[in-house]
Amino acid sequence: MNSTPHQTLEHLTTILDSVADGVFTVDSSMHITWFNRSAEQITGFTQQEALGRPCCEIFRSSICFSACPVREAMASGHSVENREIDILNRDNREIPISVSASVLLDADGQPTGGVETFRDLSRLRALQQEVSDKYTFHDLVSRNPAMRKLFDILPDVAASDVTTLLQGDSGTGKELFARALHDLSPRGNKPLITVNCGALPEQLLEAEIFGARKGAYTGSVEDRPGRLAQAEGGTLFLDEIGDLPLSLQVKLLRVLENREYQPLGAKGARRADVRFIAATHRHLDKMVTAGTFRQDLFFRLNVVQLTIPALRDRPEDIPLLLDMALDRFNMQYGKNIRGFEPEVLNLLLDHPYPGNVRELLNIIERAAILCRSEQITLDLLPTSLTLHSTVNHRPTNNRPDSDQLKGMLARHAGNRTALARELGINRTTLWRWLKDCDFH
Ligand SMILES: Nc1ncnc2c1ncn2[C@@H]1O[C@H](COP(=O)(O)OP(=O)(O)OP(=O)(O)O)[C@@H](O)[C@H]1O
Repeated sequence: MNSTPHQTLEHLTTILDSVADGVFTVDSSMHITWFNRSAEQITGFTQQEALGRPCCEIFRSSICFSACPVREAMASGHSVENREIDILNRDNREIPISVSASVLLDADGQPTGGVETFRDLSRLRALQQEVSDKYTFHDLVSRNPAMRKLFDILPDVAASDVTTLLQGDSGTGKELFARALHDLSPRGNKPLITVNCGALPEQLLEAEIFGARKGAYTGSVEDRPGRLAQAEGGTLFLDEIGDLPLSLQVKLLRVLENREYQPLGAKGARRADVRFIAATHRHLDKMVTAGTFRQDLFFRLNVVQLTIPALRDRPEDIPLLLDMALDRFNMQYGKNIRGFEPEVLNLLLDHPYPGNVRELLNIIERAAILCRSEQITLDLLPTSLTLHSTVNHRPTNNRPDSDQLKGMLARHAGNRTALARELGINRTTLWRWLKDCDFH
C-alpha cells in the first residue's frame, strides 16, 4: 500500500527528530521552513518560535551576514562541509558548532532553498581545552614525563634567583623556558633581556653585554648602555653561551662572582643586580675538557642545570604541538584548517625533527599559509619531508595485536627502543601502536 504525502512527511519528521544533529531548512528568502528537535536543543529556540523567522534571527552567528554557509551553498550549488563557527543561543551564550549546508532543488532541478545540519561542539571544545590546559605550562606544551618534571621544578628554580643553565638541542624551547623562569621569579615585573653570544664579533659583543663609553672602539660615537645595565633588577638571558669567546668568559665570571663589571673604556666598576640564565645546545663539559670553555665559569653557570629533551625523544608531544600549531596559525592567518590528511599526519608523526619544535612549527606555518581547504594535504609539506621521510612502510597486517605488543614489551622489560628495533619500526610508530591499545 502506498503511503500518503502526509504519512511520508510524518515519517520524515520522526527520522529527523531522532538524529543528534540539528537540521533546519530555509526557503529562497532565508526563512526557516523546518526545524528539528536537536536544533531546538542546541539553539534553545522552539520549533514554533523558529518557523517562518529569518534564519539569522535564530542563529545569530558571527558569519550570518558575511559568509552564511546556506547562502554560499545556494549560490554555488556546492555543499559546504563542517565549517566551525560560534552561534549565540537563546540565552545569548556562545555555542561552538560545526555546520554543513546544501542547496534544496525542486523536481525540475531549480533551487528552492537550503538545508543546514549542525553539531554542537561544546563538549568537544571543553575537552580540548581541558587537555590543552592540562599539558600547557607558561606557553610550553608537553605531556612527556621528563618535561613535566621540569615544569614541576620550574617555580622553585625561578624563586631561588640562582644562575641556571638550560641545555638542549636547537629549537627545543630553551628561550621559552628562560621566559617562564623569569616570569615566575620575583623579578618577573622587571625586564628580561636576551644576548645571543654567538651573533657578534668579540669586541662588539663585549660592548653589547657590558656597555661602552664613547670612543671605546672604532665607530662608538656615544656612550652605550650594555644589556647588563638594561637588565638591571631583572634577568639577563645569555643564549648560545658556548659561543662566548674566552676573553669575555673571564669578564662574565667576574660579574657572576662579584656582581661587578666594567663597561668598555670606562674607569670604575659598576654593580649589577641581575639574575643570569644561560642556554646552550653544546656540551659545555666537553668544551671544558677541550679547553675552549673555562671550568670555573662552567661551575658558576651550572648551579642548576635543566636539560630539555629533543623532540625525537618525546614523540607523544608531536600531536599536541601539531594541534597547538594549527590553532596558532589559524588565528594568525585567519584560516579555518581543521586537521591533516591521514597520510600527512602519519608523516608528521614519524618525522625525526632534527630542528625540534621550531622545525615542526615552520612546517605547519608554511602549510597553513598555502592551505586553501580545511585539511593540510601532502602537497603542502616541503618536498624534503615527503622525499626523505622515515615513515615506516611495514605493512599494517604485520602489526602485532594489543596482547602480543604488551607481551613483547614485557619480554624487553619495558625497553621500547629494543622493541622498536625488533619490530623494525621507529620509536614514534611504536609509541602510536602502544597508544592505539591504550598502553602509554
Ligand atoms: N614545548 C613547547 N611548547 C610550545 N612551543 C614550543 C615548545 N618548545 C618550543 N616551542 C616553540 O618553538 C620555537 C623554538 O623555541 P625556542 O626559540 O625557545 O628554542 P631554543 O631551544 O631557544 O632554540 P635555539 O637554541 O635555536 O635558540 C619557538 O617558537 C617556541 O615558541
